[in-house]
Amino acid sequence: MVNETIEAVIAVDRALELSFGDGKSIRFEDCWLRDHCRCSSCYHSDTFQRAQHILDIPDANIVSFENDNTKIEVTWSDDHKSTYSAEFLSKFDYKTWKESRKLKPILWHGAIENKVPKVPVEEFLTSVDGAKRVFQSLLDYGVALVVGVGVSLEATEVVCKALGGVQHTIFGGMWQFTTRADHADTAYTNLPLAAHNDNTYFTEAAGLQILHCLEHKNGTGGETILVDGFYGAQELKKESPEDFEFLTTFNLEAEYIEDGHHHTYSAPVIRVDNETQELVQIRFNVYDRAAMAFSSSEECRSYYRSLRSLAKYYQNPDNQWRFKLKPGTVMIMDNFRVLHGRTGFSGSRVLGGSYVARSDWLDKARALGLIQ
Ligand SMILES: C[N+](C)(C)CCCC[C@H](N)C(=O)O
Ligand SMILES: O=C(O)CCC(=O)C(=O)O
Ligand SMILES: [Fe+2]
Repeated sequence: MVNETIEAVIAVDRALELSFGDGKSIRFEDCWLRDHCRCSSCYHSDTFQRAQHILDIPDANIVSFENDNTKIEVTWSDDHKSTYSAEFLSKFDYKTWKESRKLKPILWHGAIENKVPKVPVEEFLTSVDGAKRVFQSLLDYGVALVVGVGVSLEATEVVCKALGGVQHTIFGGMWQFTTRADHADTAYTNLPLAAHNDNTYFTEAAGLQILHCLEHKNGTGGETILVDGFYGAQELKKESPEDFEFLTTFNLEAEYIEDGHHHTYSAPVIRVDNETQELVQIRFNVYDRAAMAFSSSEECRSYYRSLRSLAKYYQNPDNQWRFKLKPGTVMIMDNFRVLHGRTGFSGSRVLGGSYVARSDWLDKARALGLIQ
Protein backbone atom coordinates (compact mmCIF):
# COMPACT_ATOMS: atom_id res chain seq x y z
CA MET A 1 0.00 0.00 0.00
CA VAL A 2 2.71 2.45 0.99
CA ASN A 3 4.56 2.00 -2.31
CA GLU A 4 1.40 2.50 -4.35
CA THR A 5 1.91 4.62 -7.49
CA ILE A 6 -0.40 5.97 -10.18
CA GLU A 7 0.97 5.02 -13.59
CA ALA A 8 -1.65 6.60 -15.83
CA VAL A 9 -4.83 8.67 -15.68
CA ILE A 10 -7.40 9.00 -18.43
CA ALA A 11 -10.61 11.01 -18.49
CA VAL A 12 -13.69 9.00 -19.49
CA ASP A 13 -17.15 10.64 -19.48
CA ARG A 14 -17.44 12.35 -16.11
CA ALA A 15 -14.83 10.13 -14.46
CA LEU A 16 -11.10 9.51 -14.16
CA GLU A 17 -9.73 6.07 -14.75
CA LEU A 18 -6.51 5.43 -12.88
CA SER A 19 -4.01 2.65 -13.50
CA PHE A 20 -1.90 1.78 -10.49
CA GLY A 21 1.64 0.42 -10.31
CA ASP A 22 0.40 -2.95 -9.04
CA GLY A 23 -1.73 -3.43 -12.17
CA LYS A 24 -5.17 -2.62 -10.83
CA SER A 25 -7.28 0.10 -12.35
CA ILE A 26 -10.01 2.04 -10.59
CA ARG A 27 -12.58 4.43 -12.01
CA PHE A 28 -13.57 7.46 -9.93
CA GLU A 29 -16.70 9.47 -10.80
CA ASP A 30 -16.30 13.25 -10.58
CA CYS A 31 -19.03 13.49 -7.91
CA TRP A 32 -17.05 11.00 -5.78
CA LEU A 33 -13.80 12.88 -6.32
CA ARG A 34 -15.30 16.20 -5.37
CA ASP A 35 -16.96 14.69 -2.28
CA HIS A 36 -13.61 13.17 -1.24
CA CYS A 37 -11.56 16.35 -1.58
CA ARG A 38 -9.42 16.46 1.56
CA CYS A 39 -8.59 20.20 1.53
CA SER A 40 -9.36 22.12 4.72
CA SER A 41 -12.54 23.72 3.35
CA CYS A 42 -13.97 20.33 2.33
CA TYR A 43 -12.74 18.16 5.23
CA HIS A 44 -11.88 18.65 8.89
CA SER A 45 -8.80 16.48 9.14
CA ASP A 46 -8.67 16.96 12.91
CA THR A 47 -12.12 15.40 13.45
CA PHE A 48 -12.17 13.14 10.37
CA GLN A 49 -15.51 14.63 9.29
CA ARG A 50 -16.71 16.20 6.10
CA ALA A 51 -16.98 19.97 6.30
CA GLN A 52 -19.77 20.48 3.79
CA HIS A 53 -23.39 19.45 3.59
CA ILE A 54 -24.01 17.15 0.64
CA LEU A 55 -26.35 19.77 -0.87
CA ASP A 56 -23.54 22.35 -0.81
CA ILE A 57 -21.01 20.26 -2.70
CA PRO A 58 -20.86 21.83 -6.18
CA ASP A 59 -21.71 19.67 -9.16
CA ALA A 60 -18.54 20.86 -10.89
CA ASN A 61 -16.68 19.38 -13.86
CA ILE A 62 -13.06 18.34 -14.01
CA VAL A 63 -11.21 20.89 -16.13
CA SER A 64 -7.73 19.38 -15.90
CA PHE A 65 -5.60 17.00 -13.88
CA GLU A 66 -1.95 16.36 -13.23
CA ASN A 67 -0.35 13.12 -12.13
CA ASP A 68 3.06 12.95 -10.50
CA ASN A 69 2.74 9.20 -9.68
CA THR A 70 2.38 9.65 -5.93
CA LYS A 71 -0.67 11.95 -6.20
CA ILE A 72 -3.04 13.60 -8.64
CA GLU A 73 -4.13 17.19 -8.63
CA VAL A 74 -7.55 18.04 -10.09
CA THR A 75 -8.71 21.51 -11.17
CA TRP A 76 -12.48 22.00 -11.17
CA SER A 77 -14.77 24.23 -13.25
CA ASP A 78 -15.40 26.43 -10.19
CA ASP A 79 -11.58 26.89 -9.82
CA HIS A 80 -11.39 24.65 -6.76
CA LYS A 81 -8.29 22.43 -6.61
CA SER A 82 -8.15 19.00 -5.03
CA THR A 83 -5.19 16.72 -4.33
CA TYR A 84 -5.51 12.98 -3.80
CA SER A 85 -2.64 10.73 -2.79
CA ALA A 86 -2.10 7.43 -4.59
CA GLU A 87 -2.22 5.67 -1.23
CA PHE A 88 -5.67 7.12 -0.45
CA LEU A 89 -7.18 6.36 -3.86
CA SER A 90 -5.76 2.86 -4.07
CA LYS A 91 -7.97 1.76 -1.15
CA PHE A 92 -11.11 2.12 -3.24
CA ASP A 93 -10.79 -0.83 -5.54
CA TYR A 94 -14.28 -2.24 -4.94
CA LYS A 95 -13.37 -5.90 -4.53
CA THR A 96 -10.47 -5.24 -2.15
CA TRP A 97 -12.48 -2.68 -0.23
CA LYS A 98 -15.49 -4.95 0.13
CA GLU A 99 -13.33 -7.92 1.10
CA SER A 100 -11.53 -5.86 3.74
CA ARG A 101 -14.88 -5.16 5.42
CA LYS A 102 -15.72 -8.82 5.82
CA LEU A 103 -15.32 -10.57 9.13
CA LYS A 104 -13.70 -13.97 8.72
CA PRO A 105 -15.20 -16.27 11.34
CA ILE A 106 -13.64 -19.73 11.62
CA LEU A 107 -16.64 -22.03 11.92
CA TRP A 108 -16.35 -24.83 14.46
CA HIS A 109 -18.18 -27.76 15.91
CA GLY A 110 -17.37 -29.93 18.91
CA ALA A 111 -14.84 -29.10 21.62
CA ILE A 112 -12.35 -26.38 20.67
CA GLU A 113 -10.46 -26.05 23.93
CA ASN A 114 -7.16 -26.51 22.10
CA LYS A 115 -7.92 -23.60 19.80
CA VAL A 116 -9.28 -20.97 22.16
CA PRO A 117 -6.36 -19.36 24.01
CA LYS A 118 -6.54 -18.93 27.77
CA VAL A 119 -5.19 -15.41 28.16
CA PRO A 120 -3.91 -14.39 31.61
CA VAL A 121 -5.87 -11.40 32.85
CA GLU A 122 -2.77 -9.24 33.37
CA GLU A 123 -1.74 -9.77 29.75
CA PHE A 124 -5.23 -8.92 28.53
CA LEU A 125 -5.43 -5.75 30.58
CA THR A 126 -1.91 -4.41 30.19
CA SER A 127 -0.48 -5.55 26.86
CA VAL A 128 -1.51 -4.95 23.26
CA ASP A 129 -0.57 -8.51 22.44
CA GLY A 130 -2.78 -9.89 25.22
CA ALA A 131 -5.71 -7.72 24.12
CA LYS A 132 -5.23 -8.82 20.52
CA ARG A 133 -5.32 -12.49 21.48
CA VAL A 134 -8.65 -12.08 23.27
CA PHE A 135 -10.33 -10.07 20.51
CA GLN A 136 -8.89 -12.27 17.76
CA SER A 137 -10.34 -15.30 19.50
CA LEU A 138 -13.74 -13.57 19.62
CA LEU A 139 -13.49 -12.72 15.92
CA ASP A 140 -12.34 -16.22 14.96
CA TYR A 141 -14.39 -18.49 17.22
CA GLY A 142 -16.88 -16.18 18.95
CA VAL A 143 -15.46 -17.34 22.28
CA ALA A 144 -12.60 -16.10 24.46
CA LEU A 145 -11.27 -17.16 27.84
CA VAL A 146 -9.48 -14.90 30.30
CA VAL A 147 -7.84 -16.72 33.21
CA GLY A 148 -6.44 -15.81 36.61
CA VAL A 149 -9.24 -13.33 37.27
CA GLY A 150 -10.01 -12.48 40.89
CA VAL A 151 -13.09 -14.38 42.05
CA SER A 152 -15.34 -11.36 42.55
CA LEU A 153 -17.80 -9.27 40.60
CA GLU A 154 -15.40 -6.30 40.85
CA ALA A 155 -12.54 -8.18 39.20
CA THR A 156 -14.97 -9.41 36.53
CA GLU A 157 -16.10 -5.84 35.90
CA VAL A 158 -12.54 -4.77 35.09
CA VAL A 159 -12.51 -7.41 32.33
CA CYS A 160 -15.97 -6.35 31.05
CA LYS A 161 -14.85 -2.73 30.85
CA ALA A 162 -11.75 -3.68 28.88
CA LEU A 163 -13.94 -5.62 26.44
CA GLY A 164 -15.76 -2.42 25.50
CA GLY A 165 -17.80 -1.41 28.54
CA VAL A 166 -20.75 -2.77 30.49
CA GLN A 167 -24.07 -2.70 28.63
CA HIS A 168 -26.98 -1.88 30.92
CA THR A 169 -30.27 -3.75 30.49
CA ILE A 170 -33.27 -4.60 32.66
CA PHE A 171 -31.00 -7.21 34.29
CA GLY A 172 -28.65 -4.48 35.48
CA GLY A 173 -25.09 -3.59 34.45
CA MET A 174 -22.87 -6.12 36.20
CA TRP A 175 -25.12 -8.94 37.32
CA GLN A 176 -24.64 -11.70 39.80
CA PHE A 177 -27.19 -14.51 39.72
CA THR A 178 -28.05 -17.67 41.56
CA THR A 179 -31.19 -19.75 41.88
CA ARG A 180 -32.85 -16.84 43.67
CA ALA A 181 -35.54 -15.58 41.29
CA ASP A 182 -34.45 -11.92 41.06
CA HIS A 183 -35.98 -11.83 37.58
CA ALA A 184 -38.83 -13.76 36.00
CA ASP A 185 -36.47 -15.92 33.97
CA THR A 186 -35.31 -19.55 34.00
CA ALA A 187 -31.66 -18.40 34.03
CA TYR A 188 -32.38 -17.67 37.72
CA THR A 189 -33.24 -21.32 38.51
CA ASN A 190 -31.28 -24.59 38.49
CA LEU A 191 -33.14 -25.93 35.44
CA PRO A 192 -31.24 -27.03 32.35
CA LEU A 193 -31.11 -24.46 29.55
CA ALA A 194 -30.65 -25.67 25.99
CA ALA A 195 -28.28 -23.65 23.82
CA HIS A 196 -29.71 -20.23 23.00
CA ASN A 197 -28.86 -16.61 22.31
CA ASP A 198 -29.83 -14.01 24.87
CA ASN A 199 -31.99 -10.96 24.27
CA THR A 200 -33.88 -12.16 21.19
CA TYR A 201 -36.64 -9.82 22.43
CA PHE A 202 -34.46 -6.65 22.37
CA THR A 203 -34.15 -4.39 19.34
CA GLU A 204 -30.40 -4.53 20.06
CA ALA A 205 -29.34 -7.88 21.48
CA ALA A 206 -26.19 -7.85 23.59
CA GLY A 207 -23.01 -8.13 21.55
CA LEU A 208 -21.03 -10.12 24.09
CA GLN A 209 -22.09 -12.07 27.11
CA ILE A 210 -19.50 -12.48 29.86
CA LEU A 211 -19.93 -15.24 32.44
CA HIS A 212 -17.75 -15.90 35.46
CA CYS A 213 -18.64 -18.79 37.77
CA LEU A 214 -17.87 -17.31 41.18
CA GLU A 215 -18.94 -20.35 43.15
CA HIS A 216 -20.47 -23.79 42.82
CA LYS A 217 -20.55 -25.77 46.04
CA ASN A 218 -22.45 -28.71 47.51
CA GLY A 219 -23.71 -29.86 44.16
CA THR A 220 -23.12 -31.21 40.69
CA GLY A 221 -24.09 -30.38 37.09
CA GLY A 222 -24.19 -26.83 35.78
CA GLU A 223 -21.93 -27.65 32.83
CA THR A 224 -21.66 -24.96 30.17
CA ILE A 225 -22.77 -25.80 26.62
CA LEU A 226 -21.50 -23.71 23.70
CA VAL A 227 -22.33 -24.19 20.04
CA ASP A 228 -21.37 -22.20 16.96
CA GLY A 229 -24.61 -20.72 15.63
CA PHE A 230 -22.97 -19.97 12.27
CA TYR A 231 -21.89 -23.58 11.81
CA GLY A 232 -25.47 -24.78 12.32
CA ALA A 233 -26.80 -22.15 9.91
CA GLN A 234 -24.23 -23.13 7.29
CA GLU A 235 -25.12 -26.83 7.59
CA LEU A 236 -28.82 -26.00 7.37
CA LYS A 237 -28.21 -24.00 4.20
CA LYS A 238 -26.47 -27.00 2.63
CA GLU A 239 -28.91 -29.66 3.74
CA SER A 240 -32.29 -27.91 3.95
CA PRO A 241 -32.07 -24.79 1.79
CA GLU A 242 -35.79 -24.11 2.08
CA ASP A 243 -35.56 -24.09 5.90
CA PHE A 244 -32.56 -21.77 5.72
CA GLU A 245 -34.46 -19.49 3.37
CA PHE A 246 -37.46 -19.40 5.70
CA LEU A 247 -35.39 -18.57 8.77
CA THR A 248 -33.58 -15.75 6.96
CA THR A 249 -36.82 -14.08 5.85
CA PHE A 250 -39.54 -14.85 8.39
CA ASN A 251 -39.87 -12.36 11.27
CA LEU A 252 -40.07 -14.42 14.42
CA GLU A 253 -41.39 -12.59 17.46
CA ALA A 254 -39.67 -13.02 20.81
CA GLU A 255 -40.72 -11.60 24.16
CA TYR A 256 -39.64 -10.98 27.72
CA ILE A 257 -42.26 -10.29 30.35
CA GLU A 258 -41.90 -9.48 34.02
CA ASP A 259 -43.48 -7.00 36.40
CA GLY A 260 -43.22 -3.55 34.82
CA HIS A 261 -41.50 -4.83 31.66
CA HIS A 262 -42.65 -6.12 28.31
CA HIS A 263 -40.05 -6.42 25.57
CA THR A 264 -40.83 -7.81 22.13
CA TYR A 265 -38.90 -7.87 18.89
CA SER A 266 -39.58 -9.46 15.52
CA ALA A 267 -36.75 -10.39 13.20
CA PRO A 268 -35.39 -13.38 11.28
CA VAL A 269 -33.64 -16.11 13.28
CA ILE A 270 -30.74 -16.05 10.81
CA ARG A 271 -29.67 -12.64 9.59
CA VAL A 272 -27.67 -12.65 6.38
CA ASP A 273 -25.95 -9.74 4.60
CA ASN A 274 -28.17 -9.27 1.55
CA GLU A 275 -25.22 -8.40 -0.69
CA THR A 276 -22.44 -10.76 0.41
CA GLN A 277 -24.62 -13.56 1.87
CA GLU A 278 -22.38 -13.57 4.95
CA LEU A 279 -23.99 -14.71 8.19
CA VAL A 280 -24.48 -11.64 10.38
CA GLN A 281 -26.50 -12.71 13.41
CA ILE A 282 -28.19 -15.72 14.93
CA ARG A 283 -31.21 -15.00 17.09
CA PHE A 284 -32.15 -18.42 18.41
CA ASN A 285 -33.97 -18.95 21.68
CA VAL A 286 -36.73 -21.54 21.78
CA TYR A 287 -37.90 -20.45 25.23
CA ASP A 288 -38.40 -16.76 24.53
CA ARG A 289 -40.54 -17.21 21.41
CA ALA A 290 -43.76 -15.18 21.60
CA ALA A 291 -47.16 -16.66 20.70
CA MET A 292 -47.78 -15.71 17.07
CA ALA A 293 -50.43 -15.67 14.36
CA PHE A 294 -49.50 -16.88 10.86
CA SER A 295 -50.55 -15.67 7.43
CA SER A 296 -51.15 -19.19 6.12
CA SER A 297 -50.99 -22.81 7.16
CA GLU A 298 -47.91 -23.16 4.99
CA GLU A 299 -46.15 -20.39 6.91
CA CYS A 300 -47.14 -21.93 10.23
CA ARG A 301 -45.87 -25.36 9.19
CA SER A 302 -42.63 -23.91 7.76
CA TYR A 303 -42.01 -22.19 11.09
CA TYR A 304 -42.07 -25.46 13.01
CA ARG A 305 -40.26 -27.48 10.37
CA SER A 306 -37.40 -25.00 9.91
CA LEU A 307 -36.89 -24.19 13.58
CA ARG A 308 -36.74 -27.90 14.41
CA SER A 309 -34.27 -28.49 11.60
CA LEU A 310 -31.95 -25.80 12.92
CA ALA A 311 -32.45 -26.89 16.54
CA LYS A 312 -31.19 -30.38 15.60
CA TYR A 313 -27.73 -28.99 14.78
CA TYR A 314 -27.61 -27.01 17.98
CA GLN A 315 -28.82 -29.93 20.12
CA ASN A 316 -26.46 -32.45 18.55
CA PRO A 317 -23.77 -33.14 21.20
CA ASP A 318 -21.19 -33.62 18.39
CA ASN A 319 -21.57 -29.95 17.57
CA GLN A 320 -21.35 -28.75 21.16
CA TRP A 321 -18.46 -27.86 23.36
CA ARG A 322 -19.19 -28.72 26.98
CA PHE A 323 -17.08 -27.85 29.98
CA LYS A 324 -17.36 -26.80 33.56
CA LEU A 325 -16.71 -23.14 34.28
CA LYS A 326 -14.30 -22.66 37.16
CA PRO A 327 -13.86 -19.66 39.44
CA GLY A 328 -11.06 -17.50 38.00
CA THR A 329 -11.90 -18.16 34.34
CA VAL A 330 -13.99 -15.53 32.60
CA MET A 331 -15.83 -16.82 29.55
CA ILE A 332 -16.76 -14.36 26.83
CA MET A 333 -19.01 -15.19 23.91
CA ASP A 334 -20.28 -13.39 20.85
CA ASN A 335 -24.04 -13.36 21.40
CA PHE A 336 -24.61 -12.62 17.70
CA ARG A 337 -23.06 -15.95 16.83
CA VAL A 338 -22.41 -18.46 19.60
CA LEU A 339 -25.26 -20.06 21.54
CA HIS A 340 -24.82 -20.89 25.20
CA GLY A 341 -26.66 -23.15 27.62
CA ARG A 342 -26.08 -25.16 30.78
CA THR A 343 -27.06 -28.49 32.20
CA GLY A 344 -29.30 -28.55 35.27
CA PHE A 345 -27.52 -28.46 38.59
CA SER A 346 -27.77 -28.92 42.32
CA GLY A 347 -26.07 -26.98 45.08
CA SER A 348 -25.23 -23.31 45.31
CA ARG A 349 -24.00 -21.86 42.03
CA VAL A 350 -23.23 -18.15 41.61
CA LEU A 351 -22.46 -16.56 38.27
CA GLY A 352 -21.31 -13.01 37.65
CA GLY A 353 -20.95 -11.13 34.44
CA SER A 354 -22.36 -8.53 32.08
CA TYR A 355 -23.25 -7.80 28.52
CA VAL A 356 -21.16 -5.63 26.16
CA ALA A 357 -22.71 -3.89 23.14
CA ARG A 358 -21.54 -5.18 19.75
CA SER A 359 -20.56 -1.73 18.59
CA ASP A 360 -18.36 -1.33 21.65
CA TRP A 361 -16.38 -4.54 21.34
CA LEU A 362 -15.94 -4.16 17.59
CA ASP A 363 -14.66 -0.66 18.30
CA LYS A 364 -11.94 -2.17 20.51
CA ALA A 365 -11.06 -4.79 17.90
CA ARG A 366 -10.86 -2.09 15.21
CA ALA A 367 -8.71 0.20 17.34
CA LEU A 368 -6.31 -2.75 17.76
CA GLY A 369 -6.14 -3.03 13.96
CA LEU A 370 -7.80 -6.46 13.86
CA ILE A 371 -10.66 -5.38 11.58
CA GLN A 372 -11.42 -2.47 9.27
C1 LIG B 1 -28.87 -13.73 33.82
N1 LIG B 1 -28.71 -12.93 32.65
C2 LIG B 1 -28.82 -11.52 32.96
C3 LIG B 1 -27.40 -13.20 32.11
C4 LIG B 1 -29.55 -13.32 31.56
C5 LIG B 1 -30.97 -13.45 31.73
C6 LIG B 1 -31.64 -13.42 30.36
C7 LIG B 1 -32.28 -14.63 30.02
C8 LIG B 1 -33.25 -14.56 28.88
N2 LIG B 1 -34.09 -15.72 28.86
C9 LIG B 1 -32.50 -14.49 27.58
O1 LIG B 1 -32.16 -15.54 27.07
O2 LIG B 1 -32.25 -13.43 27.07
O1 LIG C 1 -26.19 -20.57 34.06
C1 LIG C 1 -25.53 -20.45 33.04
O2 LIG C 1 -24.45 -21.01 32.88
C2 LIG C 1 -26.02 -19.57 31.91
C3 LIG C 1 -27.39 -19.07 32.09
C4 LIG C 1 -27.83 -18.22 30.92
O3 LIG C 1 -28.23 -18.69 29.90
C5 LIG C 1 -27.69 -16.77 31.02
O4 LIG C 1 -27.32 -16.28 32.07
O5 LIG C 1 -27.93 -16.10 30.02
FE1 LIG D 1 -28.62 -17.11 28.42
